[in-house]
Amino acid sequence: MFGRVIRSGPTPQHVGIIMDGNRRYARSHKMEIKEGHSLGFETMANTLELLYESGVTAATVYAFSIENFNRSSFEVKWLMDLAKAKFTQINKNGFLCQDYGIRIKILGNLKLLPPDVLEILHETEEITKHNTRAVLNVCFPYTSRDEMKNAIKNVVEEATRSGIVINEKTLENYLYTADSPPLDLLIRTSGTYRLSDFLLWQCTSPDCAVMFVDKLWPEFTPWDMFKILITWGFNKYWYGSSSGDGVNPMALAATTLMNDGAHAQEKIKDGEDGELIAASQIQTTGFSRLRSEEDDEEITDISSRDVESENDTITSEEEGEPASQAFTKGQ
Ligand SMILES: CC(C)=CCC/C(C)=C/CC/C(C)=C/COP(=O)(O)OP(=O)(O)O
Repeated sequence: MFGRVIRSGPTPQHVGIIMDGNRRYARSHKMEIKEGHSLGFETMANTLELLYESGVTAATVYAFSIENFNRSSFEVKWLMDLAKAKFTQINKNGFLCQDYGIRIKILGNLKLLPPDVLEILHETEEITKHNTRAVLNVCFPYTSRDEMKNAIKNVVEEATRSGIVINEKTLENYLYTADSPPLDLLIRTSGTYRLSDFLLWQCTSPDCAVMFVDKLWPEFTPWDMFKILITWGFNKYWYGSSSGDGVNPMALAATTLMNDGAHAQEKIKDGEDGELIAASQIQTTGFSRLRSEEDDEEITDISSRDVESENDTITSEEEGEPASQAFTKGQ
């Protein structure tokens, strides 16, 4: 139903998502970190379903940054196990790929992946390669700087071989996203105003809107996605630009709708000591989250305090067993 409403107006063709906040969500709900990531996968599935229903033809998700290899070995293993479990399910059951004709592509520096993970991901790409209605780019493991370095290396090699001219257009052809339409919308959750080395080249496209959402990724719902798409559509319709420079009453109304009443207060308690770590006030003109120093860590970083506290909780988990039950949609 949401999808049909969105499809009746302008729809972004390519949406990128920084799915941030799984660990904070897990901590604030006294869960294991890996459960937070598992819930994050479920949120990703629900969000993608709405995007494809709405007519989006390309979605690019930041599933693992190259910098994430600096996290604790436990967490890296959980994320790898999660990927293996989920993509194995996709290979067996098809997930949304058959329903929506989605081709899955894995973007990033694939040689950094363990061979068993790489094998499953390659199988997913192989199984879905004939789907042509839409694409899902899973960035795993990825950073923009690495993508650009790779593109420069390849374009220089090609120029040496064939004499092609190196300019922005030719360089762009060597980005991982070369086959996808220009990026129209970039979303980041968790109230953090950074791009964390994600789609830095692509988000400079003149029509690309960047939206920061003051919710942790597992809290993000299809309704939130719907409101963002409506706002994007209003901006596109009224200004001819989705980035919405200037203020239009209709767009403001849509943004207000998006913020669920504008003054929602949220408090998140941290783990055992009950210390207040975050309070947010959602504003009509943007999103802000008052953050503790702990929250201010880069998406890709992990502090020694995190490693210690996560290692404490890990001992109570079944090591290597991802909480992978969540992703059984479409079966
Ligand atoms: C295999 C696959 C496609 C997985 C999708 C699951 C998913 C949403 C992964 C995102 C992982 C990640 C490193 C998020 C970033 O911050 P953070 O959420 O770790 O934590 P923060 O609260 O510390 O910002």
